[in-house]
Amino acid sequence: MTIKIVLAGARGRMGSAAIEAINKIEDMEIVAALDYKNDGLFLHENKVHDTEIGIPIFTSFDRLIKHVQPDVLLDLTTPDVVYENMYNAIKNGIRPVVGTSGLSFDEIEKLTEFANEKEIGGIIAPNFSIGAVLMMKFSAMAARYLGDIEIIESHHNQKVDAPSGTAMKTAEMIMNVREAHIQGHEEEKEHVKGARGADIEGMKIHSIRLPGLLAHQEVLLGAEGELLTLRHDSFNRSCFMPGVLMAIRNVLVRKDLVYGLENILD
Ligand SMILES: NC(=O)C1=CN([C@@H]2O[C@H](COP(=O)(O)OP(=O)(O)OC[C@H]3O[C@@H](n4cnc5c(N)ncnc54)[C@H](OP(=O)(O)O)[C@@H]3O)[C@@H](O)[C@H]2O)C=CC1
Ligand SMILES: O=C(O)C1=N[C@H](C(=O)O)C[C@H](O)C1
Repeated sequence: MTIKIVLAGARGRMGSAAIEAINKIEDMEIVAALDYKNDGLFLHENKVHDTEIGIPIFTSFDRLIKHVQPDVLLDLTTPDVVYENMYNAIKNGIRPVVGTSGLSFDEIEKLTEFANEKEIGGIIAPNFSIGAVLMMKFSAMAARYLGDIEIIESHHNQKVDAPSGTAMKTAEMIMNVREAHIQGHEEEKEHVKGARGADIEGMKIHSIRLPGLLAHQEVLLGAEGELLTLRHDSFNRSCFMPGVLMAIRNVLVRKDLVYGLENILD
């Protein structure tokens, strides 16, 4: 059986890498692109054409499902559209595989309930790279013993959201194993707003955006007289592709929605 995939975000950096990776897999096929422009046109080698030489582009979910019956929605778009895309996919029995960052914990909970009610398999993977998932798991493991934590995430300067999805997921995994508490001095004052970063249950998150970077994260765990640093670097987008392909296969055999690639690795 060929796994039929609709790709949202096909013209983007991750979308382009996903097309290249999926095109190499015999039993997977991108049958349509979901976009907000170019209705009636076609995507070929990431350029738009008006003749039928590539992937048809649809600008609405309703139109898309009238023409193609995909098994999976792969969403690599933006924080503004991912919720609606996922909602529509689940409603129409299409399994979502989502790499897009920017969903809130609340939105993730709502989508999880919706998918589970309808028994639709799905995954929200803030990071598809195996190394990044291990970095998050090791951080949560260490946080049970070293509970004062600062996360420093660094990305390319075209990224629209902060903190990154990976940093939010790391914080969520750490929140599950440590008590919320004020870190450092209770009387601490910021003389410049934002100097101490974002605060999640006392944990700090700092977001760096610079040209030349791709995706990097350090988790700093401190205790009296010592510091444990866990670091992961993505140097190119090919590191995300094995996770993308693994997730596409996995959602076909599950009936619930999971948050985090670690749920399907083990
Ligand atoms: N989970 C993971 O491992 C990874 C996740 N990501 C995440 O994936 C997402 C995409 O990243 P990246 O490829 O770098 O970003 P890009 O900006 O390169 O790609 C996003 C694409 O989505 C398009 N888009 C915008 N609105 C819509 C819409 N309504 N329907 C369909 N497409 C739309 C954009 O078009 P236009 O430019 O015309 O607006 C753009 O081409 C981000 O949220 C990022 O954080 C990134 C890397 C790894
Ligand atoms: O925008 C990116 O590039 C990335 N986004 C994801 C995130 O927000 O964590 C994953 C990875 O860090 C690359």
